[in-house]
Amino acid sequence: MTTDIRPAVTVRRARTSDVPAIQALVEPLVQRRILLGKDAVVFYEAVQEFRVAEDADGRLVGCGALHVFWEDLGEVRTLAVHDDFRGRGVGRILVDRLEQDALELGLSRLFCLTFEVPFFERQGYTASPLSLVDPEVYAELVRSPDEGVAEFLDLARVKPNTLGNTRMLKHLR
Ligand SMILES: CC(=O)SCCNC(=O)CCNC(=O)[C@H](O)C(C)(C)COP(=O)(O)OP(=O)(O)OC[C@H]1O[C@@H](n2cnc3c(N)ncnc32)[C@H](O)[C@@H]1OP(=O)(O)O
Repeated sequence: MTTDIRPAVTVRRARTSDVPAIQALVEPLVQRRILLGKDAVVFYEAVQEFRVAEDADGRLVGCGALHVFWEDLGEVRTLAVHDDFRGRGVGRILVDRLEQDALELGLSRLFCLTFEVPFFERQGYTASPLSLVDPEVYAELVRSPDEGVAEFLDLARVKPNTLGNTRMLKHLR
């Protein structure tokens, strides 16, 4: 059981001014090959996908993003909680918020690629087989320049990024 620290931590939409703090949170995880490294410009371009968790002093203690793949399908990505705040329910409230965002956008399935299998199982995700889209949608997705889409499709060029990760899926409705 985690200790629920709401309302000391609140989740809100990210602002452009959060990008340096998001990068600082993510960078050690990139070094450990847990998360995919991205240039600053990619974080700014994706800022509308991000939710951040902040403590009562306004310190950014967690982040997570929702990326849309297709009409029904999206991905939870770049989920990270500061070491000092782990195990206190922050990851869960971030994922809850991203799932609400997904529902508002009309998505019904969320994918993630992760080493944190027990955490995502607690949120209702299950390990899933490779092919999660039909061949017609695959043929469209393969045109995307996004690295996460390439990982979802398990393309050869991104295999080094995905080694040891588990592919997981949740049906939202
Ligand atoms: C899709 C992606 O972005 S994959 C990358 C995921 N991120 C990372 O791996 C970065 C490093 N890890 C982290 O930042 C954090 O550990 C996170 C985001 C995975 C989890 O965040 P936390 O705030 O620590 O998790 P939180 O406290 O909300 O835990 C929620 C539940 O999951 C459980 N849980 C969390 N981590 C684990 C674990 N490693 N093993 C078992 N259970 C776990 C908790 O016990 C809790 O259970 P409860 O519902 O019974 O209370």
